[in-house]
Amino acid sequence: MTEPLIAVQHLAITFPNNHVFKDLNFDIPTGDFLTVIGENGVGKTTLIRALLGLLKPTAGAINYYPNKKAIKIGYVPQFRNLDQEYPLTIEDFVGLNLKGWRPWLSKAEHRQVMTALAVTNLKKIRQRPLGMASGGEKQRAYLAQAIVQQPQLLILDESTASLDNEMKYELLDLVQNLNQTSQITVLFVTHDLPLAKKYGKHYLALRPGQQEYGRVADMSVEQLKEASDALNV
Ligand SMILES: Nc1ncnc2c1ncn2[C@@H]1O[C@H](COP(=O)(O)OP(=O)(O)OP(=O)(O)O)[C@@H](O)[C@H]1O
Repeated sequence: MTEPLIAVQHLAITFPNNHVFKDLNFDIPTGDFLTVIGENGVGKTTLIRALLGLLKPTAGAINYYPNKKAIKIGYVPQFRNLDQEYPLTIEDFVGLNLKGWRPWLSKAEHRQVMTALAVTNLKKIRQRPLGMASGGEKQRAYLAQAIVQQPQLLILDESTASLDNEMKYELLDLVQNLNQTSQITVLFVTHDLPLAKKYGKHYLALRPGQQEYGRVADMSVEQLKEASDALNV
């Protein structure tokens, strides 16, 4: 068996008066496309924050292989429409997190930006102000920004929730392509069961006080029904 990229072991996270996780266990194998589903308030965002290292576990551990420093994580947030006046061009926006102390990009960084723009089909419109781009183009710009540093893990946090159907599939086709060609491991948090089924290799269904983990292909009709009832789809 190959070593996982991340192993979550006996994870507990507690807020005052709220045990979000008591004993959460699952692996994220390298190259996986893991979909995380669960009703509102069950702890999906909390899990992402813990994986990003923004939240300290109350108990248990999140182990990264070979080590935490070696794992870069790209994050694509939920789609929120940006103001039309948002001044940065798509290209500037994609390169934003690359700039250290210099206000400009090095040649190598510029090449990284161009690669991310090409992969997300944004090269032709890279000089367009991001505020003037369509919803799908804006979300592809967030994806480009998340992959520019060639992360090992890409987290999509309900990133398709406010997109129309065509744009959802367009975005996830790109992500699937990255997953298959560049071996980027994907963690996709969604309420959308058809999307979870189409793109996911494994699923993690979070329920209050319990979890279910398995291969999407092995999900039984009853499990699907249960999941869709919980998600109200
Ligand atoms: N910093 C915090 N302090 C106290 N309680 C918190 C904190 N963050 C989250 N919670 C609580 O923990 C629970 C899980 O929240 P979380 O945002 O992770 O759920 P979620 O599954 O992402 O929900 P949604 O689908 O609505 O985004 C909720 O009851 C929430 O109110």
